[in-house]
Parts: sequence; C-alpha cells; structure tokens
Amino acid sequence: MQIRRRPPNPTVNVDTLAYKVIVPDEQPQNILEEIVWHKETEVDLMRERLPLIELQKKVRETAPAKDFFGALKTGKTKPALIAEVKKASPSKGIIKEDFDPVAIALSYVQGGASCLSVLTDEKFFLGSFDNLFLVRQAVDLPLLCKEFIIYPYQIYYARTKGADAVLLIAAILSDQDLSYFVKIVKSLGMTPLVEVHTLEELDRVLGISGVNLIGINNRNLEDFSVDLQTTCQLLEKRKTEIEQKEILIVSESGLYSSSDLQLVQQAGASAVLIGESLIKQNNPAEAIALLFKEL
Ligand SMILES: O=C(O)c1ccccc1NCC(=O)[C@H](O)[C@H](O)COP(=O)(O)O
Repeated sequence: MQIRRRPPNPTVNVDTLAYKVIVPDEQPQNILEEIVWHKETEVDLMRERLPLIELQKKVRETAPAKDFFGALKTGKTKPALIAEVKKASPSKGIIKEDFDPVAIALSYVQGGASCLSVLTDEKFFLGSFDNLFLVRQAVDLPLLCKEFIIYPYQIYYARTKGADAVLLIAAILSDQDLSYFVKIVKSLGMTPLVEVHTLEELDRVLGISGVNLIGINNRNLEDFSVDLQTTCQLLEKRKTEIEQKEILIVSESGLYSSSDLQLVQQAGASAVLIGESLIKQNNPAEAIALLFKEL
C-alpha cells in the first residue's frame, strides 16, 4: 500500500522525500491515509503542549522497559498471546460499550496472556495514552503501545506512559524512517513490532537490520477484509529467511477460534494478537481459556 503524506510542519525534520507529498485539500484515499493525516495535526499539538526536549527528560525519569520480546519467546507448544485492550475500531465501530480498560487488562492477566496491547489512538479507536498509563499502573506484563507512529516524538511519549513495545507499520513508513525508528525504539530498551500485510512489505522489513519481531496483519487496511491465509502465504514464501534471522512472527487480527490459532501456529506464527473476539466476551479470562484449550 502506498500512503501519501501531507507536507509536515516546517519545524519538523522528517524524511518527506521518501513519501509522495500531496496538497492539503485533497481527500484521503483510504483509512490509513485518513489516520496518518490526522496524526500529523495531533502530534503537532502534542509537541506544542510538551516540547521534545522536556519529553526526553521525562523518558530518563521513567522506569526501565520490560522485555516484551522475551515474554513472547516462551510460547513453544502454544502460541504466546498478546491480548488487546480495544474499545472501537474503524472496521467494527464500538466493540465494547461498557469499556473498562483496567478491568479488561486484569482479566487478560488472569487468563494467562503473555503481553498486552493498548490502543492509544483517540479519534478512530476511542483509545488513549491515559488508558495505557492506567493499565501500566495495574499490571506487570509487558505492554505494546498500539499507535500509528510517524514521528520519533510518539515513541518517546509512549515510553513515558509505560510502553515496553511500539507498533511500526511498514505501510505508513519509508525504509529510512523504519530503520531509524527501530534504532530509537531499541535505544529506549523497548521492542519494535514491525507490521506488514503484503509480501512486498515483508521483503522491505526483512532488509532492515535490528528487526526481530514482525506482525503479519490478516486485515487489509484498505477494505477491512480479513484473511488468515495472509499469515500462511507470507510465511510459506519467506519461512527459511525468517528462521535463519531468528525473527518471531505475530499473527494479527481476525482470530476467533482454536482452529484459527492452530492454522497460524502451524504456518509458523509464534504469537497471536487478539482484540475483538476477547473484548466482546463478558469474561475475557474464560474466553482465553476456551480459545487455547484445544491447542
Ligand atoms: O481494526 C481495525 O478496524 C483497523 C482499522 C485500521 C487500522 C488498523 C486496524 N486495526 C488494528 C489492529 O491491528 C487490530 O486491532 C489487532 O490486530 C486486533 O485485531 P482483532 O482481533 O481483529 O480485533
């Protein structure tokens, strides 16, 4: 997928030449573009409220990051679970009306999740960095900040709110930015989870050094269709290279049943990222037990 970017705020140093930059009054072509264009404005406001230099000072005062990658490596017989705290999404609207992020996170811990993912995007997912911080206060598991990261500022911000890992989406970042962001994430002691959806994106990411955790999103973010064969087909094509590089694969989105988990595990996924199918249940801990029982 080719994402077009708007011209950034002139004070921001970003590699815009690697993106096709469009004039501000054009309409976004898909949801990812819409989210990214809104993010530009959002991050400008965040910088105005808290300049980068002060944010970096806060980072130095934050407790060290937990080992997100290490927590996933333990999954040998069953895939490790990254359970997602998610109130709403562009594809499904509101998923959980009476949404209590901390109660959900505690239930995920009780159910045996290895790590948690917390949506922080406010406009499209009704998430927040406050939710991330609240969950950080309540649980000890490593946390992924599920955000649409287009500037290093957001990586530092996520760290101050307790994130141990951040999502980097290949479809919205140039190779140069991906490589730079991976280095920043690691310099803060965090894990980068680099997300792909196509073979082209996977090949780009396999060429970037320092990547050891790749998420294969089964959801096409242009039309929201979900196909678990995305994980299977990409792994079938690049399994040898992935194994040689000792990269762990997370299968993301659209996982609802034990047979879904079996399918992606047999294809070579070491972990799964699940949101909707757990969030919708009254007792997420029981839902996890049921999902993993037959594995
Ligand atoms: O979920 C969406 O509708 C969506 C739309 C646009 C960009 C990203 C989107 N989802 C992010 C995710 O990766 C999922 O929240 C995550 O993989 C969990 O998926 P699910 O188990 O299907 O809730």
